[in-house]
Amino acid sequence: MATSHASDRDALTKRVLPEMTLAQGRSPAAEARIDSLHPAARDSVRGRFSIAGNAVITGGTGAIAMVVAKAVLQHGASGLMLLDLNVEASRDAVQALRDEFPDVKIETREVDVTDEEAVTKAIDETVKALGSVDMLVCLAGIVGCAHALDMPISQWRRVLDVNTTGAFICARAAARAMVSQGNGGRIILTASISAHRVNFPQPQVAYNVSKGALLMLKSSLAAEWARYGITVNSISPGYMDTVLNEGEGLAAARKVWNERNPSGRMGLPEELAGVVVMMLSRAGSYMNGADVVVDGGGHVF
Ligand SMILES: NC(=O)c1ccc[n+]([C@@H]2O[C@H](COP(=O)([O-])OP(=O)(O)OC[C@H]3O[C@@H](n4cnc5c(N)ncnc54)[C@H](O)[C@@H]3O)[C@@H](O)[C@H]2O)c1
Ligand SMILES: OC[C@@H](O)C(O)[C@H](O)CO
Repeated sequence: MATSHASDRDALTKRVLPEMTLAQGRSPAAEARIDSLHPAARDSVRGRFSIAGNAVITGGTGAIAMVVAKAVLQHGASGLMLLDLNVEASRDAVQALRDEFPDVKIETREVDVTDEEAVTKAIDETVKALGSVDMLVCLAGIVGCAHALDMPISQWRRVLDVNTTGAFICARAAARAMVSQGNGGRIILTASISAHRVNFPQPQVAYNVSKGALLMLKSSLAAEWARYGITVNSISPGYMDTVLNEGEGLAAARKVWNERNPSGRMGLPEELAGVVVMMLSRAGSYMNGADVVVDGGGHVF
């Protein structure tokens, strides 16, 4: 039995941790030291956190997305497609990314994530332009604060449509491409600390529900798609200092949020990007159906 476990483990190691390109510039002695490590540790030293393949980011020209995009490129993605309702507003920021990563193909498309036909077309175009879709980060989202007693039902519907149904439409379109490519894939949904508890003082029932539903969407898709080598995880950011939190009536709320957070401040998109990289890299190969809260400890009060 021990032998069979060992050979199973060897086979798994070969499948999950294939050889990686060696980092440049290490001495033969240093390489030999690394060679003597356990395979997992060896791999970690040689770039367990590196990313391979092409990534699609929805809400791709938003505040968090632009920072995540840069981190994904820094860690090795070979191509990037940014999908957003409004690409024009971030033209300069996208150009700055192209200037910084001239050898990487960076494309944008104006797409409403609630429009299934448009999303499917954008995923097809990504495969044509970049060669494959290997990773998807769903960041498209809207807030909309309103008291439940007064909120127009159209507002409720739009928030759920963009945040929840939009994420499902994008995840499914990307997963269909990943399944037909046969190389697995990585999908990240963006929930929120608002998926875990009712934030205060702003009334935002639709947002809270839309993000809470994403946690179960993440778990359900993780269960269904693991057999294809696709992982589905989510991140739950706390309050990040982005335009999303600058809406009408939120100035006073920001003071309350900081007072209730042990860290006493909002987060920066850069403080989220590392978790995204980990989930997309080979370091995250056995992470599936998980949610990671990044909120400075805000959820503990
Ligand atoms: N900023 C925060 O504090 C915070 C906290 C928790 C979760 N989040 C989530 O993170 C994500 C990104 O937030 P952000 O702070 O970068 O906000 P942002 O407003 O800067 O980015 C959101 C992007 O989504 C795009 N978008 C909106 N509706 C769309 C649609 N129908 N189709 C395609 N694109 C659409 C917007 O144009 C925008 O570029 C959102 O899902 C948000 O709910 C943010
Ligand atoms: O939980 C924080 C965010 O989801 C969001 O930015 C906030 O709740 C918007 O009001």
